[in-house]
Amino acid sequence: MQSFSFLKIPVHNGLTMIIDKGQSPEYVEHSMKVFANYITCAKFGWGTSAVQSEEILKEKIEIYKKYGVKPYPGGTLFEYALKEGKFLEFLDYCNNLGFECVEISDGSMEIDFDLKCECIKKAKEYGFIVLSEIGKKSIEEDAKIPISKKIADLKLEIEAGSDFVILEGREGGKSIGLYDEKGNLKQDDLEQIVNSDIDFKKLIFEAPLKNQQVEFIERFGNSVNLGNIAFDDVISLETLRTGLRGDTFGKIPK
Ligand SMILES: C=C(OP(=O)(O)O)C(=O)O
Ligand SMILES: O=S([O-])[O-]
Repeated sequence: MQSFSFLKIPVHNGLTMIIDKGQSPEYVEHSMKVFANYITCAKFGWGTSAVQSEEILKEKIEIYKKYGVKPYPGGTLFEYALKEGKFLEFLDYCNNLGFECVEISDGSMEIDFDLKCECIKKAKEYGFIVLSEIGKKSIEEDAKIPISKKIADLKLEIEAGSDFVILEGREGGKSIGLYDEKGNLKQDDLEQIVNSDIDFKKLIFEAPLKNQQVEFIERFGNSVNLGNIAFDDVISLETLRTGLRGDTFGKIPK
């Protein structure tokens, strides 16, 4: 039973994606016991899935699924597979491992946009939940893409079949995507997103830092979808979403 249930804390239906950087099965099991009900999916960051044994990977996938959490491999691993000419083998293998979602990104390499959309469609045909990602990992490359182009592309990726489109924030949340070098939100870019006609339920903001989580909750409500959340920050984020921390105290409607 939920503790302090008599306080009737606010509810939300925001998606929370955590970033798993190769945590052990035991750590995952213990963590899920504490907060699985606050997360939706777990990304095995970048190529970390390929640096763990198949047995460990399968064990972790099982644990996450047992707790109702959807694990998936990071977009960088998809990019690596595509570069090697092994995209379909990658999809088959992900399927055999038990992953139900894949991420399609072009953060680390150039992928023709039509090909990226074809990959989204193919992954859908295979039956995966598809998360695609907009943005580059390199600060210089990412800065070259105006927010208007990112908004246009993300709409096309949704049309191609993406269930969710992720806005890049990396693990660090600084100097990339919507963030300046201090990790603060670039207000002009944020305004363009707020004022666009995007279906916000399909958008996931990678927001590893507390100030970013607070600002998204204030701008989009406590059901905003947030990703790249560290294990240690899951419960803390939940307190932000429910007005149980000073930053959002008294600001979350019941
Ligand atoms: C951690 C990230 O990379 P990847 O999607 O490859 O895991 C990210 O995009 O924030
Ligand atoms: O590799 S990461 O931090 O997106």
